[in-house]
Amino acid sequence: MAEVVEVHKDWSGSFPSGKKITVVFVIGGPGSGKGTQCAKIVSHFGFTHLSAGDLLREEVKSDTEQGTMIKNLMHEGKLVPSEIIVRLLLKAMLASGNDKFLIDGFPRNEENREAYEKIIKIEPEFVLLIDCSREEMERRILHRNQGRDDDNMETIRRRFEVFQQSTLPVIQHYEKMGKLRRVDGDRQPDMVFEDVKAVFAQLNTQANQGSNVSRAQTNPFKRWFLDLFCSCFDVADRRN
Ligand SMILES: Nc1ncnc2c1ncn2[C@@H]1O[C@H](COP(=O)(O)OP(=O)(O)O)[C@@H](O)[C@H]1O
Ligand SMILES: Nc1ccn([C@H]2C[C@H](O)[C@@H](COP(=O)(O)OP(=O)(O)O)O2)c(=O)n1
Repeated sequence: MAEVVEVHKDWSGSFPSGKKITVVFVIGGPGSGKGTQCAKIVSHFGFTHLSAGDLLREEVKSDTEQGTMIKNLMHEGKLVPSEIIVRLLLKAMLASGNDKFLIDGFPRNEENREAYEKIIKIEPEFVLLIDCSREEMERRILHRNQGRDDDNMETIRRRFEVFQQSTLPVIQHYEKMGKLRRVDGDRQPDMVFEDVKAVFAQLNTQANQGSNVSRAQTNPFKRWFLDLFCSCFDVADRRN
């Protein structure tokens, strides 16, 4: 069930206290189809999609010292310092006004995860892993045609290494916590989305069950009606 977030006072901008915030991380190798599936999730489930890579590419455009540093790291297929990406995520979350976030391409390593836990502190509901073979990912990236500076053979090789060495420990961490939801990403986008939909549908069911219970417990009219119903039909009260 979605968690109620206690906002910490040291935030420079913060979610309204007590607001329920839902976070889902989407991870997978480069070209596994994270962005493609996120677009579908947004239109079906009303999440705000935050792509870590897109936020960094926006920052590169800013033509600052930090932008140049990010550009060079991305060109080499390396990861950007965690504090930078976590601050960009927090800023985008606060600016969106939404309460449901799909964070794509994050966390990429244990340092990313720890910085998120320290700064944003909102436990993800689950982590969607798009599992795809290396040959398929390579083929897709080479056909992506988005003019990305890092979609060249040498940088792609480095990004695969980073995924193996740095992202696998993050996947194992969430697997141990029972939070990992793995889908087979080697198939056509609509087929992959069938499995993704099933994962998100569970989230909706849990949230609805949670909210029905709490509304029944707090709405005086509903409570009075349920009491009346139970007494008329001699039903044992199992609401609590
Ligand atoms: N299931 C799929 N089958 C075939 N091509 C795909 C699939 N998912 C994505 N693509 C294509 O592969 C490329 C990489 O997908 P993208 O969503 O950008 O991946 P990521 O965000 O994981 O890097 C894009 O050109 C996209 O259109
Ligand atoms: N948490 C993150 C996410 C992306 N980056 C950098 C490093 C990645 O190679 C690039 C591109 O990431 P993006 O998610 O857009 O693309 P791919 O999944 O590699 O296709 O951004 C990062 O440093 N830290």
